[in-house]
Amino acid sequence: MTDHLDASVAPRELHAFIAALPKAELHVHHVGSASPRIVSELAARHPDSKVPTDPEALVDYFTFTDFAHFIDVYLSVVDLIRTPEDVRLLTYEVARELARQQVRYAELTITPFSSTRRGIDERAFMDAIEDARKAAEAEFGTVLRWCFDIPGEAGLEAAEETTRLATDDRLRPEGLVSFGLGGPEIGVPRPQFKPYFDRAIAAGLHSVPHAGETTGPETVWDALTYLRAERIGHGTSSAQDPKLLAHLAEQRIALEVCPTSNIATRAVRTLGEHPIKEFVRAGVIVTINSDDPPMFGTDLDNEYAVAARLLDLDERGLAELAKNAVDASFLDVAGKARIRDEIDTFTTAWLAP
Ligand SMILES: O=C(O)c1cccc(C(=O)CC[C@H]2O[C@@H](n3cnc4c(=O)[nH]cnc43)[C@H](O)[C@@H]2O)c1
Ligand SMILES: [Zn+2]
Repeated sequence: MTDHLDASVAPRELHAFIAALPKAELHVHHVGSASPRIVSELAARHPDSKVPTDPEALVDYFTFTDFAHFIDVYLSVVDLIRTPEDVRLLTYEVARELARQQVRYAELTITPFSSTRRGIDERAFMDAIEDARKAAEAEFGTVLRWCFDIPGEAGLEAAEETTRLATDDRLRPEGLVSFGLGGPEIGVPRPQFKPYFDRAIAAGLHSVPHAGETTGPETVWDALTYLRAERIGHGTSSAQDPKLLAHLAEQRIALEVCPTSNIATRAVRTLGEHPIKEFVRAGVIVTINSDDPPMFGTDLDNEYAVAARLLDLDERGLAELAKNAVDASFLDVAGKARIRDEIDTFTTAWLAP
């Protein structure tokens, strides 16, 4: 990643603090979290795929010319996940990586339509993610919850299928807490998804669509108006609309900010031009997230280091950011209090003379 605002410039002690800080991650994609090792292993298993088998070649493969190119590459990795065992392994390994970064709680965005349409049995798919979730919690202590997202560009068939999988009591996994909308935004108007979000919300799910990542603030308004968004995935272009910023701040609708992702997909030109500072200045709740970490050459720790530089934060400021994610999460009150306390205790101990 080339940018004059290099996260590695953050002082070494701040990196150590971030690495040990208990955190929550609210915007991270399942397939987009597949490590280079897993991707190359799966690619070797499926020689018909164009995905490189050499982990080093993946760095070039994961260099994107624009958002559409990113989605093409993303789908080539989706194509590698063909069996329930692939799904289980991927989910378990994602949890291991989150635990390594002291992530206590994560809401992982999963696109079940992409797997069921490729022939994975829906029951086996749900069992695989739930099995990995329970194993990860028992073994790593990291609590995982699911957000099922509609791949919007795949149309209303995908919306119907995703809603069915998310609301059918016989299928719906225990860990499911929210409902999303991902993929390209250009040419995919948000209002058409209102009936599907209405059904998901009626079934008790929280609304967390991507919006304003690759289109203007009107898409964020649409997500709020039609999809009743409780948080916004990215929301980057909100900065262009002061009324929208004021509304997000007043309604306490948090943005799931993923700085490195925005550079990697070329949604934002440089980190120096990222609007995160404007969000904070406007009083909008900002959470820090990694999106598709190995594809973007990042991880959550690095995103916190980037945020520290962009927002000029010290340890206490970083701890507040981490607590923003806990507060904006769909954890219950006791769960939020537990992680908040852990963050405070850790920070106080770290800063003690
Ligand atoms: O699975 C299919 O067959 C399919 C057919 C047509 C279109 C799609 C998609 O558009 C899938 C998009 C996929 O991308 C995921 N994702 C990951 N990172 C991001 C992001 O930063 N912004 C938006 N979407 C993202 C998303 O979860 C979808 O699953 C699929
Ligand atoms: Zn995303």
